[in-house]
Amino acid sequence: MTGFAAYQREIFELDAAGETPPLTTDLAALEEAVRAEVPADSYNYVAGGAGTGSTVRANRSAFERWRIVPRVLRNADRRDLRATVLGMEMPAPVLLAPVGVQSILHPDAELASARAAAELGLPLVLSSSSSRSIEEVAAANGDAPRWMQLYWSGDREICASILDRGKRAGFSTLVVTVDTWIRGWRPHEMDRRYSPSRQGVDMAIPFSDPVFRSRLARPPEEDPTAAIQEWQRMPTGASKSWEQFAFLRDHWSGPIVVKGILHPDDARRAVGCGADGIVVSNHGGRQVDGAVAALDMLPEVVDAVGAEVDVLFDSGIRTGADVIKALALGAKAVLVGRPCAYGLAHAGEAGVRHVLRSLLADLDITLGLCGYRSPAELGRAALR
Ligand SMILES: Cc1cc2nc3c(=O)[nH]c(=O)nc-3n(C[C@H](O)[C@H](O)[C@H](O)COP(=O)(O)O)c2cc1C
Ligand SMILES: O=C(O)C(=O)c1ccccc1
Repeated sequence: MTGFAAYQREIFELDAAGETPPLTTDLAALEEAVRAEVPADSYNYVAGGAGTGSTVRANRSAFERWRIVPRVLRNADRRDLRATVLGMEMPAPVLLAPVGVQSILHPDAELASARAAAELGLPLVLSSSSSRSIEEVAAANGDAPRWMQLYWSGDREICASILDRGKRAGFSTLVVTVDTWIRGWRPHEMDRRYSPSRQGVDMAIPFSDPVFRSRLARPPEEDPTAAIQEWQRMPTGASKSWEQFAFLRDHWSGPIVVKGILHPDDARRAVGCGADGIVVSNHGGRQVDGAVAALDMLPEVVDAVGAEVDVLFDSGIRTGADVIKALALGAKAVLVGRPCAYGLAHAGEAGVRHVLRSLLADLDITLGLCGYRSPAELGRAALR
């Protein structure tokens, strides 16, 4: 047994002591479990998808179509979940996906996520639309591994300044999200007229940036409206193409991962431009309604570039079995978005910790029950 599976026993012991587990252990049911306790606007913002929600549903049904074929009596009692991603060893092949504006869920926001991630040693991917600054999150994360996501907007000087701050604050890896250069058509946000961005909640990073601040007549603390307008006036990824990727390569010395790839040709293009990794993702179904399930494109992308770079996956991961399926189809690691957000909303750092420990314990136990001792042993033969 590895350390992770022990959470199962701990939960029974909590129960025996008359304490209920902090939150359901069924991470696929978390959304319903927290619904009543999260403000309706925040809940809708997190749970929602683009359009009719068809891509959100497709992500989950793609996992349903693949089944694991367990193997037995294979000495899988001692397991090792460690994985090496982009040359870095991680305790398990799981990362916290970049999720912006966490202060709408809990006052501790990204600091709570950073502390929970650090406790487990799992890399946090800080959203560039965070409600806390790069430096504050780094301090909360201590010496744990951390990656930084970039919405590659703004002008070059500000972009370079943000990258430089990330490097100095100990973020090892840059994740460039390419599927959200404008917001998708999201009726559940529009119909409620709910937009944290319009209130500047997602602007902690630019507002604390010296180059951005030098452009303002008055600092954001004195005139937030003007600062918000100035940030939103910046050119967005609408004017970007692969040619401009060289700018990021020039300004970031560590590994670069391109997030939001579905087509194998785009994966090849990213690798041709110098990307060190790919995240196969449809942004959790939040951008293109009717988009293909991310899981359904994973094998093609792995066939296209998996020999050259590490392919990661997100969009719909809820259980240990889901992680196993993504790894068996060739992902080196997975990112988890909404479940961590719900844990945060429920109980801050303790809630995120519960979600991650539950996922890792489920992964550990299920992997063993399927006859595997490590993620590296998984391949397509594990599935039907
Ligand atoms: C509330 C919310 C905010 C998000 N913010 C970002 C972001 O700032 N940057 C980014 O690259 N992805 C963002 N994402 C997408 C996630 O990183 C991830 O791709 C997605 O949530 C994975 O799907 P899942 O929620 O089914 O796990 C966000 C997702 C949610 C739910
Ligand atoms: O909502 C999202 O999916 C997202 O990526 C985002 C972008 C900007 C601010 C907050 C979240």
